[in-house]
Amino acid sequence: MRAVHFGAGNIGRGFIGLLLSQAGYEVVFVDVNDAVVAELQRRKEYVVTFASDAGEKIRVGGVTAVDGKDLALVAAAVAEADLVTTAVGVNILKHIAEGIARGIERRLENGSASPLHVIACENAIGGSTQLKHHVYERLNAELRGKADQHVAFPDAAVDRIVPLQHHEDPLAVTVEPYCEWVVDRSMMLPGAKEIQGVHYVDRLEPYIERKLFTVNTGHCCAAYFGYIQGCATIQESMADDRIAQRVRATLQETGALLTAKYGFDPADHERYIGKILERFRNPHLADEVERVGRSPIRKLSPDDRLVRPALQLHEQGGNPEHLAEAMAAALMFDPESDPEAQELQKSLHSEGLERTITAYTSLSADHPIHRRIVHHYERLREHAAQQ
Ligand SMILES: NC(=O)c1ccc[n+]([C@@H]2O[C@H](COP(=O)([O-])OP(=O)(O)OC[C@H]3O[C@@H](n4cnc5c(N)ncnc54)[C@H](O)[C@@H]3O)[C@@H](O)[C@H]2O)c1
Ligand SMILES: O=P(O)(O)OC[C@@H](O)[C@@H](O)[C@H](O)[C@H](O)CO
Repeated sequence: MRAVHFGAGNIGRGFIGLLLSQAGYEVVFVDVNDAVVAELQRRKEYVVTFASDAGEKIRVGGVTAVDGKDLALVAAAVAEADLVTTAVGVNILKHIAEGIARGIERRLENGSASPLHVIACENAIGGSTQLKHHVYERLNAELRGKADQHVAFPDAAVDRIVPLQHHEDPLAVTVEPYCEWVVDRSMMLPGAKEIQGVHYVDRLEPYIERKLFTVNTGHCCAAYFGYIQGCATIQESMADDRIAQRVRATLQETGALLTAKYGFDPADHERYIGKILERFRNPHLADEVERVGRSPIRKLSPDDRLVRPALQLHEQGGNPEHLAEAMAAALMFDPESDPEAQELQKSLHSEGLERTITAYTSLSADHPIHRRIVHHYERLREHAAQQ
């Protein structure tokens, strides 16, 4: 069995590639990083280390790589694959769609009717569905009709904290021990083979919203408040009681939403929150706030981890005060190396606070959450100026 995985980065090597290899797949990574591609081709293996007391190591073998810039090679790999997965970042999906489309075209034109599942393992709601739209835009009507019969794009949720890596070995990757990969079975082709280690569910929405609105909402709060306080890592942020309390308070808000919306047991959900806060504190990791806060425009967008739960909670009659405060903190995240952070700062400078909030969150200026973001932003700025 051969899996083609786009993105030989942290989650690609540290989770998806590892799990697929353990499930018996030969893994062909597709990446645009020449050094990583060359090393994978040369060594055909790499080592994953678990961030725990034991520091266990696993050798991942049976892997290779293809240069993602070579469209013909990418299409050939997809044409031969039994499975395609991605972990490139949701905004990159459009850039890998051409190679996938040409690969699907080759499979279908060869008369090959073997089923193909394409699973986007990105932090987004409906990631595979988004990828399907990009791919279908690049297929003609006849091929789209055939693809409907033989190719499926089941949505997924993936959870494992994999920080930026700073090893001499460009393939080495250190990951937290915890992991979860959930796939929507209802979106798969009939009779599809399941991947060992993946949790299949009939309805993904409760899983992806619980993950995104707890792990990722809490994570970005720790990153944005930590950044304002000058913390370098999430571990440092969480060691500051005031930040840890803000993170917890924000997760009480998303928890109120999730338990009401999906009927989760409140005590179970409280335990889920507790486990996640423990994961953020993992002393064997140094997870940089700049990674966790990266791409604040994506994180402030209407369907992501801050605005979406805030709006839903507001519609339920709740008060997303801490979520609004976290959005205000996101507006103060300004690392020079982050193009989205720089675009936000430019907008704040040229358009002003209120228009910037509306432009990036889609919340109109008279929306109560918009007003709370303004309030918290002004207060956070004032506080920062006094320090
Ligand atoms: N790191 C985590 O803790 C974690 C956990 C769960 C989900 N995710 C999600 O996984 C995705 C990847 O995150 P990451 O942390 O692994 O990022 P990363 O930057 O480490 O990896 C992304 C990889 O994609 C490659 N890439 C970029 N453009 C490409 C292209 N056109 N074709 C092929 N490859 C390309 C990059 O070279 C890089 O190797 C994101 O959507 C992220 O939200 C990350
Ligand atoms: O990858 P992002 O930018 O969507 O979010 C940053 C982190 O919160 C994220 O990568 C987590 O580490 C991961 O989602 C844990 O499963």
